[in-house]
Amino acid sequence: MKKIVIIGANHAGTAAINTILDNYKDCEVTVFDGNSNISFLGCGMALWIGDQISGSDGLFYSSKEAMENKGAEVYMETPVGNIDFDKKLVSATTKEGTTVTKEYDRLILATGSLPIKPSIDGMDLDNVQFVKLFQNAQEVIDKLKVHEDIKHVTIVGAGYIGVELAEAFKRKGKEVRLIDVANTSLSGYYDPEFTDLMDENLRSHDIELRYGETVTKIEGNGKVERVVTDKGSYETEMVVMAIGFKPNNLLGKDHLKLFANGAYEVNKSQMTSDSDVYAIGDCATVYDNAIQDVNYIALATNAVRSGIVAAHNACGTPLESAGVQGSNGIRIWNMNMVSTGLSLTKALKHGFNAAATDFEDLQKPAFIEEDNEKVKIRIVYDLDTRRILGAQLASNYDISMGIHMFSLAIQEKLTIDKLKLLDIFFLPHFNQPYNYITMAALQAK
Ligand SMILES: Cc1cc2nc3c(=O)[nH]c(=O)nc-3n(C[C@H](O)[C@H](O)[C@H](O)COP(=O)(O)OP(=O)(O)OC[C@H]3O[C@@H](n4cnc5c(N)ncnc54)[C@H](O)[C@@H]3O)c2cc1C
Ligand SMILES: NC(=O)c1ccc[n+]([C@@H]2O[C@H](COP(=O)([O-])OP(=O)(O)OC[C@H]3O[C@@H](n4cnc5c(N)ncnc54)[C@H](O)[C@@H]3O)[C@@H](O)[C@H]2O)c1
Repeated sequence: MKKIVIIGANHAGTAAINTILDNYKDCEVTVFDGNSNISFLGCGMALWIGDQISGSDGLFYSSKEAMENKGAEVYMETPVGNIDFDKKLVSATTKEGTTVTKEYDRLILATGSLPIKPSIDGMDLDNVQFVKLFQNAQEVIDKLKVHEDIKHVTIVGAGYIGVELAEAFKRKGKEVRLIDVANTSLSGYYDPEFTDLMDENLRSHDIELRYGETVTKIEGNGKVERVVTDKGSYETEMVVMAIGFKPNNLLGKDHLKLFANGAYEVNKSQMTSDSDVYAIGDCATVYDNAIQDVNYIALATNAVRSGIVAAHNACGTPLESAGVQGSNGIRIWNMNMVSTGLSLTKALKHGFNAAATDFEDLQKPAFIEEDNEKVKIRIVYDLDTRRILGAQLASNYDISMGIHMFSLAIQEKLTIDKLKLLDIFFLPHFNQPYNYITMAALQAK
């Protein structure tokens, strides 16, 4: 029996565990997780806080029991404290204080990421919240229920989590302020032509936007009373920190090769610099097809795919990841935005001789008078190689499926010219004969 130990049983770990248990009967699987729950979908946190779903039950898709039923030995609330990589031993302490030591043939690290905590004064005040775990969301919801005096919430970080939570707190009837060091929301994913639309959307729902400001301290008397930035001081009763994640590399940082931000560097088989150790999900790097190099992109989708790849390799079936494009999407009130690959801003920063081609039109012919919304598209490409580097779409219409084609285009190194005469079907219920993808591609220089 091959002994496989998996540390971390959230999205990446769960995908690896299920892949092994479903496909390889000759493996002995031991799982450790420091938390009390498995597979919490953080993407549902804003929906839960904003009362758009009835509760948190549907936000889990696996459990200790489900894994045990398939044959795994699962230790919950049992953080691994040490790995002896030479002797191939993992040691963890259970909630009751017992030490469990397990030997492995192959180890899969799925320890995820931790929220970035700025070192500023006031972080330990009451009502300074982080939003990563199920327990974090539960705490926010409980506080809003119990403390009716929390009328104003300040969110630091206008990335994906911050923007989604701004809507959620507004739906809860709170006054909301969003602070970011960047000059727009979602600056890591979209160009200003798109983020301007989102910011207009946020402003029109009375979200106070404070961009280009850095929080220097949080003040209060036991609990939060105000946030102070390099440009002003603002009264508030709750501060939510959402300024990104850092890879959780505590267990392997002194043994394994690390990427610039500390993530475990892996090859396309998810193998680390130690050939018996794999790393998956938010604690590991990805191969980014847009820049054609190793990168760090923390997404649940990457976590799941990397878990499947590592599981097969750890069990002896060679399988390589196709790489990723960082495809992502967001819906705030009725506005949908999706992107993949590089924005023009990012492409230029990466040194590409990049250009963008834009088009805006109705989704369907103008004679369709109902359920027909404007769509804005940008395709980013390399003027030297003609390779498609990224795409962005925005609309009140659900254009989410459109981005997958661009994801594949980037993965397969397609040129912008190949898109120009692509066979795209037409039916007035869906789109236009001169549809915006064709039109944007035809206009490329
Ligand atoms: C609010 C929010 C919304 C999000 N929305 C989306 C979305 O819409 N789409 C999307 O693609 N992504 C989204 N993400 C990102 C996504 O949740 C992460 O990319 C994903 O959780 C990564 O999964 P993971 O299993 O690699 O790591 P994690 O989810 O971080 O899990 C790591 C696990 O390892 C365990 N662990 C860590 N150290 C130890 C140890 N020493 N011993 C034992 N166990 C340990 C932890 O307890 C945890 O269970 C969101 C994240 C948040 C917080
Ligand atoms: N819809 C989705 O796909 C979705 C939803 C939520 C989260 N996620 C993923 O989860 C991860 C974490 O999300 P996130 O929103 O925390 O990260 P993020 O990278 O999306 O956003 C972080 C934001 O914080 C800002 N920032 C950084 N340091 C700051 C500081 N000191 N003060 C003020 N602002 C600061 C950045 O400019 C950025 O806008 C990301 O990888 C994200 O893609 C995805």
